[in-house]
Amino acid sequence: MPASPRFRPEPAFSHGRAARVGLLWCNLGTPDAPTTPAVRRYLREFLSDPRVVEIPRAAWLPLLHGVILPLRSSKSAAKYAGIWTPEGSPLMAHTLRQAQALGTELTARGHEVLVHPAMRYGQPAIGTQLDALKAAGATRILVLPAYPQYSGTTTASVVDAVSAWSAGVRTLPELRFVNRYHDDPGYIDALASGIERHWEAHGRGEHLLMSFHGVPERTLKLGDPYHCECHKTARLLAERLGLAPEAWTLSFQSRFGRAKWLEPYTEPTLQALARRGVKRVDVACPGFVADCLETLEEIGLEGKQAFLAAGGQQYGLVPCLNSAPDWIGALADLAERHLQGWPTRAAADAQALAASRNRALALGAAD
Ligand SMILES: C=CC1=C(C)c2cc3[nH]c(cc4nc(cc5[nH]c(cc1n2)c(C)c5CCC(=O)O)C(CCC(=O)O)=C4C)c(C)c3C=C
Ligand SMILES: [Fe+2]
Ligand SMILES: [Fe+2]
Repeated sequence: MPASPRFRPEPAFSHGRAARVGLLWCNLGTPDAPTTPAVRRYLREFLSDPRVVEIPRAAWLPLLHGVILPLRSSKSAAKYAGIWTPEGSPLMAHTLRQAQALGTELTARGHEVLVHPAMRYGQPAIGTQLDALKAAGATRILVLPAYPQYSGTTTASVVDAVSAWSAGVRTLPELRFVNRYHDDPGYIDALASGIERHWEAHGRGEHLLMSFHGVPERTLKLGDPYHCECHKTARLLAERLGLAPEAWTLSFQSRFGRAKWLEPYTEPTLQALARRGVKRVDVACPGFVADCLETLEEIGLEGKQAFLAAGGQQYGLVPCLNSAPDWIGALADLAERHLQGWPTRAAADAQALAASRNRALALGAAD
């Protein structure tokens, strides 16, 4: 009996197949529906990733399956139900639109790049989308995580998923990964323009809170650069907006479990601002490139309640970058830099090659 193949089947090799370039735009993932079973499936995959929860498996998995999933799935499902849209989860809708817009922008700049969206947890899975890019002829793939700040919990987990896919593939594409763009001038500019647009449309608060997703404080002590990269993003953004040091604050949200996470926490910071006499605050979430549960529900609803209950009067939520044209332009600039040296201008490159061959022939004929 033949052994079961270790690698997934490949089409027979053929000479002269056009080599294409692919780009995988990877976000975190989101449930398929705002229901307890769908949220439970999503949380099971997400929270089983040892990059996300670093507690030893023997202690964590019984806790996850016995306590966390049964308790959290229904509570989270109710929160998802509150932000769900006719297009589904906001995170999914924005991620799909961003991939489409980035592909259109790269085409307008003369590149032939296949841009596919992917999710680290749930669908469309990273492996499925890499298979699709390969089937479409991509022999070179740039992996671009939707995380401006590097963290082992997010960016490295995308690399793990790509590596797991690679382990089952015979004929691998060339792969490149973008690790970070927390200080990219185009990203900072797009963030600043989004905040300025918000101020023009809704008026300006006395204070700007920049809220980033948190991670356990232990990861900072273990060498994760995430904390420092969030601080650099916030400093550059404040400088670009011309904010005095007392006019803005950085905080971390979305704490999970009882361990200490990066501080200051967002909700107590909002309460402290209100108690200090700030009547009107604006909150932006620069680390999230797409609106999602964490921005719309935790910051848009829970944060607002906390600020108003503590004596604040007006609360502005700045939308995430989503598909703002300047952000898509910045992403295309970033992609162009990381794609350098790969043949993304197939037609133009072939024309240039033919022209230089013709020139060489003409010179040879003249000799
Ligand atoms: C358990 C630990 C978690 C770590 C560490 C963590 C890091 C982390 N997450 C994001 C971005 C997002 N997280 C989102 C939701 C979310 N995050 C956690 C837990 C951790 N995140 C949970 C359990 C959830 C699910 C919702 C809930 O039950 O509270 C989302 C939104 C997803 C959506 O569907 O809208 C994003 C985006 C980053 C950037 C990060 C580390 C830097
Ligand atoms: Fe998270
Ligand atoms: Fe949250």
